[in-house]
Amino acid sequence: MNSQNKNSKPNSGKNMKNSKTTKTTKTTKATKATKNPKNTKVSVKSTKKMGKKLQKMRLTKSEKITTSKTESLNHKEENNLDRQVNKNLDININIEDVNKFKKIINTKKEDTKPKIIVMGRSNVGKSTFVKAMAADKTIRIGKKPGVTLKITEYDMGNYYLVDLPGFGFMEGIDQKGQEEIKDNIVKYVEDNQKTIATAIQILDAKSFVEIVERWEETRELPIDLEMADFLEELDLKPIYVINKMDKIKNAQWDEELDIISEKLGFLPPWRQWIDILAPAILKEGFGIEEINERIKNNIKQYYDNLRKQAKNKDLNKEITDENTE
Ligand SMILES: Nc1nc2c(ncn2[C@@H]2O[C@H](COP(=O)(O)OP(=O)(O)OP(=O)(O)O)[C@@H](O)[C@H]2O)c(=O)[nH]1
Ligand SMILES: [Mg+2]
Repeated sequence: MNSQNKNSKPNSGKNMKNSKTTKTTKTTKATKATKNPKNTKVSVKSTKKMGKKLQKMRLTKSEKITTSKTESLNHKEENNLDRQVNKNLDININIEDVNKFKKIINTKKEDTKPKIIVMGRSNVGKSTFVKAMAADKTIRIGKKPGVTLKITEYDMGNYYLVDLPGFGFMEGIDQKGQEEIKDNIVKYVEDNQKTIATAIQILDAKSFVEIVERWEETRELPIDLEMADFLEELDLKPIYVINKMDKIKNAQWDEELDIISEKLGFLPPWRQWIDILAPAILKEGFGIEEINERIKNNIKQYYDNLRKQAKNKDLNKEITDENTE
C-alpha cells in the first residue's frame, strides 16, 4: 500500500486514481458482501482471512444490542477492558461534575434547521472538532475522558452543530452515571431524528482497533459499534472521522485505515468508502475541510428531502381536496 503523506489530502482526487468510477462499482459489491456475510467473495486482498474476520464480526453484530430498547452492555466488563486500554495508552483519567450534562439546551420542536451531531467515546476529540468548526475559544477540550458532560447546540447559521458527551468509560463516573449519559445521548438522537442531517462519529485511530478486538474476544459488541449500528438503523448517514492519525506512522496509514474500515463493517480498501470514512488530525485542523464538504452535501440532501416531503404533502392535500369537493 502507498504510504500516506499527512500533509497531502488523503481524500483528494489526485491521490485516488479513478476514485469516482471505481468507487461506485466497488461500493456496490462491498455493500452486498457486508450485508450478507456469506457473500464475501469480493476481490479483496487476503480474502479468506478477511472473510472469516468479517463473518465473525457480523455474527457479533447480528447478536446486536439496540441501544435504547434492549439490555445494555456489561458495564463492569466494559470498564475493565477500557481501563486496561486506557492504561496501555497512558491516558490520565479524571472525575468531572456529572450534573453538568443534565443542562440540556433544546431547540424548538418546530425548528427544521438541520443538526449535525458529534458523537464518540470520551476523549476522541469531539470538542476539538466542534471548537475548530464553531471557532469558539470557550469550548473546553481536555486530556481526560469525560470533559463534556452536557449536550450543547451551536448555531452555525445553516445548521446546528451539536457537541455531545462521550459514551463509554469515564473513570470516576459510576455505571449508573455512564448509563444516564448514554441514555441522554440516545434520547437526544431519537427525539431529534427528523432534523439530524448527519451524525459524525469520531474514533481514536490508535485505540479503536484495540478496543474492538478486546470486545470480539468476549463476543459482545463494543459501544462504538453499537452506536454506529444505532446511527445506521436510524438512517442518520453517519460519517466516521478517524482522528488522531498523527499517532499512526505515515507509512502505516493505509494499512491501519483498512483495518478500521473492516472493523466498522466496511470492506477494505478503505478508500472506496471515502464519503463515509474521514481520516483526520483534528488538533491540527487536518481533515476538517473534507468533513465540512461532506456535511454540506448531507445538508443539501436533507433540504432536498424536506422539499420532496413538502411536495408530497401538497400533492396529497390536492388529492384529498379534490375528493372532498
Ligand atoms: N494526538 C492527538 N490528540 C488530539 C487530536 N485531536 C484532539 N486531541 C486531544 O484529545 C484530547 C481530548 O479532546 P476533546 O476534544 O476534549 O475530546 P472529547 O471527545 O470532546 O472528550 P469528552 O468531552 O471527554 O468526551 C485533548 O487532549 C485533545 O488535545 C489529534 O488529532 N491528535
Ligand atoms: Mg468534549
